Amino acid sequence: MTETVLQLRGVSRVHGTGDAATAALVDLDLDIHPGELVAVMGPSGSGKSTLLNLAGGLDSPTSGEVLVEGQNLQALSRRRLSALRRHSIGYVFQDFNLIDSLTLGENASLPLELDGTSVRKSRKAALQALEEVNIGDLVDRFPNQVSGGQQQRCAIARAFVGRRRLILADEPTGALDSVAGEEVLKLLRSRCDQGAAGLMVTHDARHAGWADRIVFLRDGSQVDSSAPLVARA
Ligand SMILES: Nc1ncnc2c1ncn2[C@@H]1O[C@H](COP(=O)(O)OP(=O)(O)OP(=O)(O)O)[C@@H](O)[C@H]1O
Repeated sequence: MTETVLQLRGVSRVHGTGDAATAALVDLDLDIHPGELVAVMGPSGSGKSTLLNLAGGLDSPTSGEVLVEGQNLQALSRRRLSALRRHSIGYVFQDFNLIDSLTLGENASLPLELDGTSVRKSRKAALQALEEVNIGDLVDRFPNQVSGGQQQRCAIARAFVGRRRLILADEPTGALDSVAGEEVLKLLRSRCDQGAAGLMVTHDARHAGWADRIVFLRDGSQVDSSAPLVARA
């Protein structure tokens, strides 16, 4: 059987203590397999960002377990957790988070260079990733020299570079017009079709239509799960 890329088992997260304690996530179970793109929807404060942060090892559960490629994140040392995050997990944010003083090629190669891969090999992999998102010709441009849609494609190339199997996306189309947004969703879909697992927060039901499943959260609990309601474009 193919390994589950992301598993949450009975995961709860309480932020704060005493009177200020907020249950952001309550006893959540979730499995994402290779090839699957899962959308997370829910009202503001329902726990979507908390879920992404836990899945990416940026935050720890108060109880329960988070496993990425079979490894329990809570059981890893800080150093091994950082290494697993760099090797296995790619992040895409609403506001791109590119470094303005680096070219698109340098931005996309950064995760590999930080991980000790030679500059030459990292740049080659970055160019491949930029080509995968159809902006290979912009490798030497700086972020302020390209459009918002092209910046987000570079951020996606940075998330894909190397062999990351878990792609986490927080409103990846939020800052884009609908055409550029659709392109971003196509790229995420295509990476998952090639065997990655994706978890994407979105407020837009049409965008969730690109997912295999939608998880609906309310007050930190999963209230429903469904196949997409809207056909893909
Ligand atoms: N660091 C924190 N300290 C205290 N409370 C927090 C913290 N982070 C989140 N919360 C609370 O946890 C709950 C879930 O927040 P979360 O950001 O995960 O929701 P969300 O669904 O992503 O919301 P939004 O759509 O507004 O981004 C909210 O009640 C929020 O106020």
